[in-house]
Amino acid sequence: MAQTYSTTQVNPHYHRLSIVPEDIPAAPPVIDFSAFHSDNPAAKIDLVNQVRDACLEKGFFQITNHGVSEELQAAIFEQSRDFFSLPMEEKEAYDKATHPHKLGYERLRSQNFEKKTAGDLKEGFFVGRDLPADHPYLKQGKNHCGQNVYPTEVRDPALFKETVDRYHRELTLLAEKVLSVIALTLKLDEDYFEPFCHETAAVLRLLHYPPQAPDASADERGIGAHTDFGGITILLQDEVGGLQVFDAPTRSWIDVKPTPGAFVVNLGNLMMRWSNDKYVSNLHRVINTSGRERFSIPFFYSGNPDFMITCLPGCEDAGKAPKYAPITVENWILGRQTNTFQEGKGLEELSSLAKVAG
Ligand SMILES: O=C(O)CCC(=O)C(=O)O
Ligand SMILES: [Fe+2]
Repeated sequence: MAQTYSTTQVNPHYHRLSIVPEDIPAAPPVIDFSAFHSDNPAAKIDLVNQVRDACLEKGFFQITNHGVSEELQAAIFEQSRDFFSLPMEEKEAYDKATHPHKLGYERLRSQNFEKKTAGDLKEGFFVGRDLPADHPYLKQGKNHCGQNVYPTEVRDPALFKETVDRYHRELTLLAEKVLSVIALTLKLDEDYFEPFCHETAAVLRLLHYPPQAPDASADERGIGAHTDFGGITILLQDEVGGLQVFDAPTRSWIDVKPTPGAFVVNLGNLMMRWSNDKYVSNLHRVINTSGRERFSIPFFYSGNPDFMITCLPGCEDAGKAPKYAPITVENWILGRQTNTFQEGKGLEELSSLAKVAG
């Protein structure tokens, strides 16, 4: 696994054009996505340029005017609150550890990225695309591909199911649009990622972060520092705050401030590898010192599990072969999951992982 550049340097592919002084870390930009749907070519070029800069610099940006309604955003938060307010034993009856495709409830403190505490102070609920029992992905044991579990103890079980399934469908469409823009940032055709977007295995994760205790250790984390291992993540966060992204040049953490109606988009390790390390999959974490509970909903999109990831055209370094051998989405994610869940890594090691997609 070759490290290509030190974590204290900026991505060599990125040349900062803005007037922000080098030593003041910039927050991920908030980008108006409406140009995607407009027929104003100049506005679309501007959108593509902003997304390219964000992918090169931190691999994080927020989007507004993306076409997903605030009604749906509010509706899914309401269902999430409803589920997490159930008694613990009712939630634990849906434990994903006992589900054949790892869908359902993720226990409080069951993940532990930094391995300094009893575990990350959050609980979750995984929902995939609800597949029919005879879908080949079930037999093939594809990650997160199966029949969902839907809690029957929530106030309106039919509404819970309708809302999470609708949200999953709409976020799948949004992920495809974001990928169209990413294709344009790389000077590829807008529909370049279409084969990758066929028969996908995306999963959403309702997350609930209880407030951390006022006397909690300084190592308490809602979610410890990590990179996402898939293609792209599209995250909805409530107004509480606590999400932070790593700024490699200053080695500091920057708040990803809640922006009403916005989604946070970040690139995962798969996208970094696919782009030959041109685009960044960055470290991020959540610390909830607000004294309030926090809710968020990441949607992890990694395309078709059988799709072969080979260096994207134009991402090769001049005169050099691509850094990484071709690999299927499925094999890449299985390998990364093993890495991420088995080992506790210090920040040094984690931040080098953020820069190395191998
Ligand atoms: O809750 C958040 O804001 C971030 C969640 C996250 O990073 C993840 O689930 O991978
Ligand atoms: Fe993440």
